Amino acid sequence: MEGAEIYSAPGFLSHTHCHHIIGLIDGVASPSRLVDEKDWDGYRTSFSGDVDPRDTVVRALDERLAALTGIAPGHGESLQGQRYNRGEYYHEHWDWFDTEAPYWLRESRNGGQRSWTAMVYLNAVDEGGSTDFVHLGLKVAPSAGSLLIWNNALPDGSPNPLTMHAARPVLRGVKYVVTKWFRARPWN
Ligand SMILES: O=C(O)CCC(=O)C(=O)O
Ligand SMILES: [Fe+2]
Repeated sequence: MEGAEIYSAPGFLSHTHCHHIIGLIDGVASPSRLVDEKDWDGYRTSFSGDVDPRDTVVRALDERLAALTGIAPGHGESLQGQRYNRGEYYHEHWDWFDTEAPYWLRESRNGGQRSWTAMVYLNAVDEGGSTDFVHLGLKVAPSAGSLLIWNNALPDGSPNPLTMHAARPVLRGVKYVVTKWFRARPWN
C-alpha cells in the first residue's frame, strides 16, 4: 500500500497446522520481554516463546517463508509465538532496532537490522486483537492461517517510520500469532 510494503495472504497456513503451532506456543510461552528492558513495564503484556525449530510443521513454515520472501533462511530469527489473553496488547512500536540503544552493539553483530516481518495469525479472535498500522489507517483483524508480511525498511534500507504498529487489546477470546523477523545480514 501507499507508504509501506505490506502484503497479506489469507489461508497461508492450514487450520491443522495453526492448531499444532498453538499447542507448541502454549508449551513455551512466558511473559513477553522487550529488547530494551528498562522502564517499559506495561508496554507489552503478551506471552511469547520460540517454537521448536526442529518440529516438522515449524520447519515447513520456515522453509515456506524463506521461499516466499526470497530471503535466505539464515537471515531469519527463530519463529516466535505470541499469545494474548483477554486484555493483553502490544502498544505502538516499530520492529526495527534503535541504533542508539545499548542493545544495538549486540544486535548489530548478530544480523543487524530487522528488514521484513512475517506474522501468521493462528486463530480468529472473538473481539479486539487487531494489528493497527497507525500512520497508514490499516487495521488487520486476526483470521486463522492468514499471513501478514511487511517491510520495515525503505528502498534505501533505512527504517520506514510509517510501519509503526500496535497489537490492540484482545477484548474477548485469546489471540495467537507466530512471527519471523528477517535480518539485513545472517542471524546468529
Ligand atoms: O500481534 C500483533 O498483532 C503484532 C505483534 C507485533 O507487532 C510484534 O510482536 O512485534
Ligand atoms: Fe511489531
